[in-house]
Amino acid sequence: MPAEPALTAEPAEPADSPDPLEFRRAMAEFATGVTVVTAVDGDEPVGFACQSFASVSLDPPLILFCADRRGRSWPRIRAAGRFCVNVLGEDQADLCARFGSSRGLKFEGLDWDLSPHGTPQLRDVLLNVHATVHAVHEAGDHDVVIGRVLSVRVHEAPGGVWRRPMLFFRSRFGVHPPDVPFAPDPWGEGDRWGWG
Ligand SMILES: Cc1cc2nc3c(=O)[nH]c(=O)nc-3n(C[C@H](O)[C@H](O)[C@H](O)COP(=O)(O)OP(=O)(O)OC[C@H]3O[C@@H](n4cnc5c(N)ncnc54)[C@H](O)[C@@H]3O)c2cc1C
Repeated sequence: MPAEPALTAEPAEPADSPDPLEFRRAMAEFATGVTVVTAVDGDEPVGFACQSFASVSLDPPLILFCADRRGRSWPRIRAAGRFCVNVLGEDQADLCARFGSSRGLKFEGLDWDLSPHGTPQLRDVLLNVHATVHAVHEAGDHDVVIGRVLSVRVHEAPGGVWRRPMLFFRSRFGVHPPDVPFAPDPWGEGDRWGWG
């Protein structure tokens, strides 16, 4: 009979824990959607690409995202106190590039709409989730941001044509066969902020 795993195993020594690149590479095996989190700070729209978005609670409706504290948008979103999570479709790689890099154009030359909540809605996305900043938990080099949902808007597909969601897997868009290698640095920005 196989031995049962010891339930009292000592926790791994810190020396065994993965370094940031190894960890990022491992987590890249977990495919996610991609969102852009937006807000208006003062009279200026701000936003960043974010894959660490999840639903937390149904009643009350809560969501979360994780924000790198080195990013320049998150402190401004926090100051604004309310934000919109824009869930991207497969064909919106341009929006991901705009908002996913410090060299991205962000809102420059982009058409967008101000929602009744005072949050920026990007056009032609799959879903808008409008929320207030409900709680912020420090976690390592990121903040875990809990949002209290104000409203959701699922966008009807134009002409009833179903649109596929953007998928991010192994640091690339879409799901590729195993012989397509992990993209360690798709935006050529070095390994500064460690997103998967
Ligand atoms: C698919 C995808 C998923 C992502 N998911 C997440 C996520 O879940 N959470 C998350 O926090 N991020 C995530 N990112 C990364 C994030 O979108 C980018 O880092 C984005 O640029 C952050 O925007 P920002 O406006 O906050 O910061 P930016 O102003 O764009 O700055 C980003 C980084 O560059 C540095 N920087 C900016 N300008 C300079 C300069 N002139 N000199 C030196 N350093 C500079 C900033 O200090 C910061 O560290 C993701 C990116 C992609 C593409």
